[in-house]
Amino acid sequence: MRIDIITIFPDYFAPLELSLIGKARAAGILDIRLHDLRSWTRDRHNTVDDTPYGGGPGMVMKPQPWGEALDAVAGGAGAPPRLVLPTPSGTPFTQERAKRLSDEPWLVFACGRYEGIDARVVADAERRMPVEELSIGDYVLAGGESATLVIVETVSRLLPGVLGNAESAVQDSFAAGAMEHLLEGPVYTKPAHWRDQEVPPVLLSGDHGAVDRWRRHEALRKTARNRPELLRELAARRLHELERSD
Ligand SMILES: Nc1ncccc1[N+](=O)[O-]
Repeated sequence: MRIDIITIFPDYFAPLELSLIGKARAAGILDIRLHDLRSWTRDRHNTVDDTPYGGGPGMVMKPQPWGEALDAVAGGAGAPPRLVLPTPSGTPFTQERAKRLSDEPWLVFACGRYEGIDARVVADAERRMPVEELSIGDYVLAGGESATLVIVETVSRLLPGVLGNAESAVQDSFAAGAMEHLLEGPVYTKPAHWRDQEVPPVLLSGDHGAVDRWRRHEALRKTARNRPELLRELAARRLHELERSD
């Protein structure tokens, strides 16, 4: 997968040199390219923002640098990339959406700062490529860079060869399949006894059926405590399946 990131803070993405993603880049699984938006400004001060039409607080990112940056980065011949625009006003970013994005051959991330990017940039981009405005949560970050790191990490770890043990991608919270959208319960490793606490004996029993039942029970408990609405969705899904099978 190729990933291009357009930002006024390229250094923000130093973490993408590290760990799993750094290794995937070195192995050629991921091709991540950073672009400084200011390279496409034309004035002495490399201005990327201006006051909003209609008044109001803050600054809006100008269309001209973005238009030219997207022309340069995403305008080549061949199939266009999918443009991902992290914004608090986007649709919720979820594991399912990450799975879909991980099937894309090429993603371009536009990191907005200030009060956002002039709306004509998205309208202009939509003429040439699919555009996805995504939100990682209902809070306001200073810009799209942190959200881009979150999305890139979530999507990249789903790519074949990025995770050492593909199994662990399945057991994660929210991963479809094994624990069907339940939160992951408690996990333990050696030593079996630590600071007067014992590892739950079932995990040492070697009885895989009992271990799976225990894990599911703990996942249900955790989900009921931290995310009760997920249990309601699970119950509704199960009811729907039962009614369909009647
Ligand atoms: N929450 C956000 N705040 C600022 C920029 C982007 C954001 N997001 O969720 O993608």
